[in-house]
Amino acid sequence: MRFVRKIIQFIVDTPIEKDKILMGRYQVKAVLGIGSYGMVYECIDLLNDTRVAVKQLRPSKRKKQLEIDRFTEEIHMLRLLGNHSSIPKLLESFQEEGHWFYVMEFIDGENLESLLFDKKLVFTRQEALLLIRQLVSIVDYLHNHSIYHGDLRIPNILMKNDVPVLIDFGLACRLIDSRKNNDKEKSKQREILTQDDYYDLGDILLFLLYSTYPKKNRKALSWIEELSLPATTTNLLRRLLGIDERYANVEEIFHDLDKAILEGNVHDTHEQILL
Ligand SMILES: Nc1ncnc2c1ncn2[C@@H]1O[C@H](COP(=O)(O)OP(=O)(O)OP(=O)(O)O)[C@@H](O)[C@H]1O
Repeated sequence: MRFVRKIIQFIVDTPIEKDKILMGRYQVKAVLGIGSYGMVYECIDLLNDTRVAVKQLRPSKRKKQLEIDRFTEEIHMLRLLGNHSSIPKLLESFQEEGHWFYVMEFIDGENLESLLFDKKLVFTRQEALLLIRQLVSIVDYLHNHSIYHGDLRIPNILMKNDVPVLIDFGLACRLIDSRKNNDKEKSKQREILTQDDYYDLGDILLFLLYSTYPKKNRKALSWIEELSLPATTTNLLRRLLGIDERYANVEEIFHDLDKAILEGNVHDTHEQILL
């Protein structure tokens, strides 16, 4: 039964054909990605001849209220986040022939996952820490809007001219002030969501740091043994990942990050002299 459902879903979820025009203005040029609940297309906005990205709720989910709610909440969050250079700008949303879409700024960049694994891009420790610093600041912007990304992963970070852009707010969550929850419950929830995003930043940092690690002779060692990092970077990672006392706020992260960036500097120079 599940197999039959999958086949039907596969047929229903065929992407829109190339050159089709949506809303009389967005001409589909390519499929950028097909995720678990959305499909993203590169389109040309015929009104002003610019590239845009159009996300469609998977056709197989378009009648499920829960999925529609999630999709409209994603749109709402992008609208709230508005004008940040590291978040795609929401341009409009619409329904056509019973399908749900939103249009956003097209980010002409490549995601961190393909840069690391296909292009084999290497980040020095300091470059890795500086990139994480940029990401922490974006995440702080989200949290200040009571929005928690919930899915900070290397495929969801597009690099455009060395600047990271955060995409895919499909699993993001917004904490709304409601009378249903009391203050204690709300702050507990806030704490959990914040720590989840901090943990993911630690995980991304590990991916970046491993880019310089030689893959040969890899034994089953922990990242602490494999990477042999300066103490400040290890401390930062241990706290982001919740191995040691978790960070209470973003200022504490910035404090440790800046220390690690400086120590990285001294360490790298020392290594260069030794070479
Ligand atoms: N604004 C954008 N500009 C350019 N490319 C984009 C943009 N948004 C998304 N993409 C591309 O489309 C792909 C799919 O986007 P996204 O992750 O938002 O879709 P999704 O359907 O929610 O995926 P998943 O189900 O995996 O979360 C991305 O990996 C990225 O390559």
